[in-house]
Amino acid sequence: MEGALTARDKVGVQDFVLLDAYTSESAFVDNLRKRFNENLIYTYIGTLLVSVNPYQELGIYTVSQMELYQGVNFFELPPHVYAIADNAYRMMCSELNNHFILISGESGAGKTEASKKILQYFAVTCPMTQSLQIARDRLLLSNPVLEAFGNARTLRNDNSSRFGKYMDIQFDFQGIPVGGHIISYLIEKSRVVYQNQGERNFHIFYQLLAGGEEERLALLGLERDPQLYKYLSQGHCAKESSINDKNDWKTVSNAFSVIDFTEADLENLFGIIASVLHLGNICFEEDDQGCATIPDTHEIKWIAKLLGVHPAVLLEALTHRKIEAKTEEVICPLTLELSVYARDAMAKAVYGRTFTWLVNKINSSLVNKDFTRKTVIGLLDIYGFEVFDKNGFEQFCINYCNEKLQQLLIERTLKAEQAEYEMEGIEWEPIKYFNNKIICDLVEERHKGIISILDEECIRPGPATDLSFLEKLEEKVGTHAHFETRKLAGPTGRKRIGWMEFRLLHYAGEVTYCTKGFLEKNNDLLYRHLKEVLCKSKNVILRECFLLAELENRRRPPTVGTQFKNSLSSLLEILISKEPSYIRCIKPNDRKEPSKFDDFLIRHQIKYLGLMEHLRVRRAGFAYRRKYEHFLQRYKSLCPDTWPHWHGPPAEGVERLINYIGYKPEEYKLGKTKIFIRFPRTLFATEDALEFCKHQLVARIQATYKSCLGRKEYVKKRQAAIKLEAHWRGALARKAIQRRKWAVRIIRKFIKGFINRNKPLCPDNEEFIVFVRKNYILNLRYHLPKTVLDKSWLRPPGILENMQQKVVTSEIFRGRKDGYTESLNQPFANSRINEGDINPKVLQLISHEKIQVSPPAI
Ligand SMILES: Nc1ncnc2c1ncn2[C@@H]1O[C@H](COP(=O)(O)OP(=O)(O)OP(=O)(O)O)[C@@H](O)[C@H]1O
Repeated sequence: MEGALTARDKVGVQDFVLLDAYTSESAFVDNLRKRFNENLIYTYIGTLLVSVNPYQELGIYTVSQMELYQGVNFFELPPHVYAIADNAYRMMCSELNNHFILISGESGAGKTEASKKILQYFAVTCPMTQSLQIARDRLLLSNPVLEAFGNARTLRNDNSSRFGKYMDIQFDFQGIPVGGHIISYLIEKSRVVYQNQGERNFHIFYQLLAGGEEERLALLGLERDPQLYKYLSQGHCAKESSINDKNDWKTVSNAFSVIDFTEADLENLFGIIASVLHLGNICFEEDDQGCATIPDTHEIKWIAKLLGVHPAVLLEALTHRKIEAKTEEVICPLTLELSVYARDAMAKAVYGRTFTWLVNKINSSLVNKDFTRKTVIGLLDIYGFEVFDKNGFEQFCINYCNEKLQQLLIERTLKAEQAEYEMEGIEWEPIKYFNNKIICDLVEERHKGIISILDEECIRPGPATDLSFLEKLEEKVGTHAHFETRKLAGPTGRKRIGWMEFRLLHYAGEVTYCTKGFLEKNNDLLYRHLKEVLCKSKNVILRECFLLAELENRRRPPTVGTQFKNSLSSLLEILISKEPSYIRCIKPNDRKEPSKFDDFLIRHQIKYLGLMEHLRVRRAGFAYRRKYEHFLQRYKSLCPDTWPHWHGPPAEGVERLINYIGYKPEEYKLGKTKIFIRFPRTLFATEDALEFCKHQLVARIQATYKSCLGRKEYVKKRQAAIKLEAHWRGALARKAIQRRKWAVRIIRKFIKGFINRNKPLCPDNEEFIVFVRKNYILNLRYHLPKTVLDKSWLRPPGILENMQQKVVTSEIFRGRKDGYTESLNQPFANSRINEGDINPKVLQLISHEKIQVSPPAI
């Protein structure tokens, strides 16, 4: 992997902003394809990351990769999800503010995987203390539990999240992850009771049957075979080879123990899961009056046991409905069709609310009260724009959510652009863009928008139907520029709109919705009778989910549409207060195959993810901007003034550099801390120049390296020589010291002997000694020269022993080479030793040379 800030990767551009034809969708797709074919799945649009699902392991999520991106400037390494995570983390730590990363894309595009990679990145790279490891583990393990209850196999994805998820990861002031909080959005409850061909119910049902212990299943009244349950077998793929339910059960069981679920919690939780399966197997029959009955109460008994309700009460609630008259309650029998509806509504409500309970339970285990000052990074993994052949109420909600998020993205991007230009003192050029507020208003405006009209239709007395809702829409918003129906559209020549359909012209394109089921789904009605049963349940979880207060409250609960609108507005409040990062995920093909790039499918996603619009907004001003120091660091070799080092202010260095290269004034602007380059071609020309320069640079570096190596070799040799010499000299010096010691000893011996022998001859004994001491011994003490030591007459003791002492003496005393005893005795018999008697050579050496020896102790 390249380690330098680069504009172009091995293939294509690594930032779409650098595309010359940035308005061309084909150029966009080409760049994406080129990179995808080289397994480069990530590309930037400024700071937004576009990710294409590779459907294969690429080895790009290792710990060493994480370390590579840790603390590195955003643009210095090739695009990666870790760069986004690290950038958000570093900004949060340095500015102590909150961030969020919005991950969107259609089903199977890789959103959940991206959010998991980000979580792992934080788990591995953030500092950690022993006591906080449990908080980190809980954060990581909340994922498999949520996936078990909120994910399912669909035709598009074996592990599709059927809910929107926002997760706050909380950090303390040192950047240690200390806790978290999860909010879930719009779980797809309809899946509990119905699955399309090739699809499955939520994973947890299959996991429990495949992996649950025998005793547990026996207590729940369940069999291992999922085919035996209606709610699990409608898609005809209960057993799916690509999914290992047994193993997944183990993971989930382990996660439960880490995130503080007690055995009692699990008993209640799985009691609910099992009762949903039993509910699905209840069969109704019609009696003579056309009322529903339940001939076989086997399932009813199990449900009653598991939920702690009375079986007869439950049976009545499933086949009858309480209607409140003015003074009393009237119980009416339900038709077979309505009983099936009541049963399914109960299964959906029980599962949906249990899921909410589960999220709350996980939250209470993730909460960390020890830390009051926390900063957060939020991960929003939310469904992208959905456009199918048949689009219903769910697609309407999801696409409305995407309109809102797009509004946020564009506003924040524009604001960020504007803020940057202002901060840098660059002239602001207003950007034209489509403001999708008009569509958001069409959907959400109070009393006027589509959701309000739908709610009105849901509560209206009298026979309201999906068709009457459509007519109301035509009446109330029929003139809106982004709304069409068959009646209103006329012969437009575009794709036909059906009788039950309306079309919205979304920011990303038009979507036709079928109103069939809108009223029922928006109402999500659970008969009061069934609610009463559930409120009185002995199952602790259910009692928390169905509160008696709900029954006492005579006001109608908010509809699904309104609830969704409200939760979306709270989500936007959360997001607006935080700094954004964006990841847009793209699915390369519908067959979950690696290396298959389906142009048509990808163009569709580029459109609905609003990528071209984002690119246009991002490119409206300048294609490229970098801090002066980073720009200089990369291109300094292009100018002799800045190479190899520039010691002045970076801005000045950049100015010299671009003047030398020859940038034209219209090609760039200099801000306070950054250079802004308007056209990609300017940057590419600079890159080409750098490439050209690299050869010379390499040669220069090689030469420097070689001379460095040569010098290193020389220094090494020299040091070895010095060492050798020092060693040799040390040996010599030691020898010399030894010799000096011998010399001192010999001379001392000689003088002692000399004095002793000559004492009797000397008339004035005292004088003689003083003379000897003064003129000879003292000199000898302090100035015994090195050269004297080298003299042959001062030999090591072994040799000296064999020598005549007289020879030695004669060497010291002048002209006494002819024998020791006589000559010594004669001259000293009557006279003192004169200075002239001493060998002048010796005397000279003794008095002038400066090597000192320790004083002889006489
Ligand atoms: N970066 C990746 N590297 C390798 N495989 C990936 C990557 N991203 C996704 N996949 C594969 O694609 C599958 C679908 O991805 P994922 O579940 O993240 O999609 P999604 O966008 O969350 O879909 P949904 O909206 O249905 O939940 C994964 O199970 C995995 O096999």
